[in-house]
Amino acid sequence: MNAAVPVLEARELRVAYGGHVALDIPHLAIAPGELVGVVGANGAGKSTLVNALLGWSRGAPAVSGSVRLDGEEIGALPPHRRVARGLALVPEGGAVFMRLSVAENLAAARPLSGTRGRPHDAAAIHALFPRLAERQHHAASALSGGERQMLAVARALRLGPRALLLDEPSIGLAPRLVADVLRTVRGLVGPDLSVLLVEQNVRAAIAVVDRLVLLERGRILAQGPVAAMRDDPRILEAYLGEAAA
Ligand SMILES: Nc1ncnc2c1ncn2[C@@H]1O[C@H](COP(=O)(O)OP(=O)(O)OP(=O)(O)O)[C@@H](O)[C@H]1O
Repeated sequence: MNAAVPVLEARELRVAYGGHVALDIPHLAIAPGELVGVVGANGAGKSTLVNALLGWSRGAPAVSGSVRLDGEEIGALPPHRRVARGLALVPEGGAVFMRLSVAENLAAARPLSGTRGRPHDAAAIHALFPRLAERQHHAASALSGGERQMLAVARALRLGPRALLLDEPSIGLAPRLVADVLRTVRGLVGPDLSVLLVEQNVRAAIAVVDRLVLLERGRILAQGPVAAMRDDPRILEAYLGEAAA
C-alpha cells in the first residue's frame, strides 16, 4: 500500500437537515498510523462527522460527498458494507449487548474476512484490557462505564478494522480514567490501524493525538499537527472555556 494514500479520506462531505447545514467538510484525510483528534463545542458536528463517515445518520438528513477507505470509494455504501471494508465506529456510549457476558460480547464480533487490518483475538484483547479478562463472565450491564467503553472498543478491534472512529470514548469517566482510556487508544494506533477520535476534553486529546481538527458549526475552523495547534488561539480559547467550566 502506497504510504501517500490516506487510510480514510472525505471530500465535500455534507449533511443537511432541511435548510440547516450540520456538516460541511471540503477535505479531511487520515494517514496510515495516524491518530487524529476532533474537538469542538456541543453541537459542533463531531458525531455528525463520524456517523457520516460510516454512512449513518440520526433522522433523515441530505448527505452527500465522497468517502474513501484505502483509496477505494465507499461513500455510496450502507454502513454494514463500509464496516465489511474495514471501517469501524464505536458510537458515543459504546455499543455492547447488555445482557450478554463480556466473553459473549467479544465472540459476537467476528473478524472481517479479507481485511487489511489486524483482527484481535481473545488473547490480544485480554493483553490490551486485562480488566476485561478478569470480568469475562460478567454481564456487560454489570460493568462500570469505563469497562463497558473498553468492551465496545475491544469489539471493534475484533473485526480488524483499518480505520477506527471513536466517538467520545472518555465521556462520563473520572479524569484519571480519561487519561488511561486515551493512552490505550494511542497504543492501538500503528501501521495497520488509524484512528479518528472525537474528544470533548481538548487537553486530554492534545496529550495523545498526532493531529487536531477543530470543528465549529459543522465546519473545520482549524486543523494541523498537535505541536502547532496547541498554541493556536482558537484552541487556547477552548482550553480556557474548559478551565472556566
Ligand atoms: N436528527 C437531527 N435533526 C436535526 N438536527 C440535527 C439532528 N441530529 C443532529 N442535528 C444537528 O446537527 C448539529 C451537530 O450535532 P452533533 O450531534 O453532530 O454535534 P456534536 O459536536 O457531536 O455535539 P455533542 O458534543 O453535544 O455530542 C447540531 O446543530 C444538531 O442540532
